[in-house]
Amino acid sequence: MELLTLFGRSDYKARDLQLFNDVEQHDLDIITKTLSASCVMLVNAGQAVISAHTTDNRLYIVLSGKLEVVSNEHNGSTSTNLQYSVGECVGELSVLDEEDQPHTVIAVERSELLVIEADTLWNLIDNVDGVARNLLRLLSFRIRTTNALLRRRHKVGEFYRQMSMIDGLTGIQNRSWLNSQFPQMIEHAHATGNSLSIIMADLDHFKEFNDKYGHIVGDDAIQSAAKILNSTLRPTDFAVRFGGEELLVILPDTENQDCFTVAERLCNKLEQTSIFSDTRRPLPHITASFGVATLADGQDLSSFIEAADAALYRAKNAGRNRVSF
Ligand SMILES: Nc1nc2c(ncn2[C@@H]2O[C@H](COP(=O)(O)OP(=O)(O)OP(=O)(O)O)[C@@H](O)[C@H]2O)c(=O)[nH]1
Repeated sequence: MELLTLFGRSDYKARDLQLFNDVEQHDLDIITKTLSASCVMLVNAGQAVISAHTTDNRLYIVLSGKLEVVSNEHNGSTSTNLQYSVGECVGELSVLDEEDQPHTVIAVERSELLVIEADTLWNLIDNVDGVARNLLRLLSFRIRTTNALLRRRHKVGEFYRQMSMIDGLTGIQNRSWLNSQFPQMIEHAHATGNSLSIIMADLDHFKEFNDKYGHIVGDDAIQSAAKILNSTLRPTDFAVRFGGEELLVILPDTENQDCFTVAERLCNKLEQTSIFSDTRRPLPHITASFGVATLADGQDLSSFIEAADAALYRAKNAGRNRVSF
């Protein structure tokens, strides 16, 4: 930064600066006098005004140009879109609490800054009520802005968290979702005594289907099967892509026989639905086999899934396209 002149010798007026807005003429005279020996500095575009993690107990007020906060996370500087325009100030927190600067602030364009040393600012706070009031207003504005930013970040984080739990091919829940939610469902069922049933579904002769029609068409088939499952369930049920062509349906508050009935409905619907594909070739209907299990007293997650797998195995052995306990 290059020293241009002193504030008292420049054409800039204290009343045009946010921190000194709306103060009495008498107070404005004190402010002007106090700031007369403060420096007006020049900073070029891209140059740092404040460096992160340094103690810089000075307040900077933008007299011309524009400043911007940049984030130094992940070893690179990225824009935060948090900018300071003419009249606005930056660095007040470090003056007040004497802590390190959390962020780097750079000049977006060639800018002139009024630099107020900590002693001078404290002098103004102690002697001019209007400055103390404006500083409080500024701090509450900063808190609100930070809170809004945190809320937005939380929302974006939650969006990505949800997305990471959805299977890319079918749009139904994936294994990550299962790992994070299923243990709690089992715990809840044990704690409340409510029944919890699952259906493990596996497409029949799918290797043959893939070999004959290709993997892309195979993907279409998995998509269709997932869609059918998902659209046939209650809003409280969940469809999960358990593995390649294996889908798991979770039915809370459902007894074994009711679960069997749901599985039969799914089995029939899948058998009757044709698979659509871009190839415009007629495709055979696909079928799946279904294994049903209901959570037993004290049963843990893996043996619950194993029970459904064993039932699925029996359905496959009994000729496929059917449901088995
Ligand atoms: N297109 C496609 N195929 C998949 C996907 N995931 C798994 N598969 C295929 O699904 C087939 C499963 O074959 P197998 O486990 O031998 O079982 P199957 O041929 O369906 O025979 P049964 O289950 O005994 O009726 C394999 O060929 C896998 O490559 C996928 O995401 N897309």
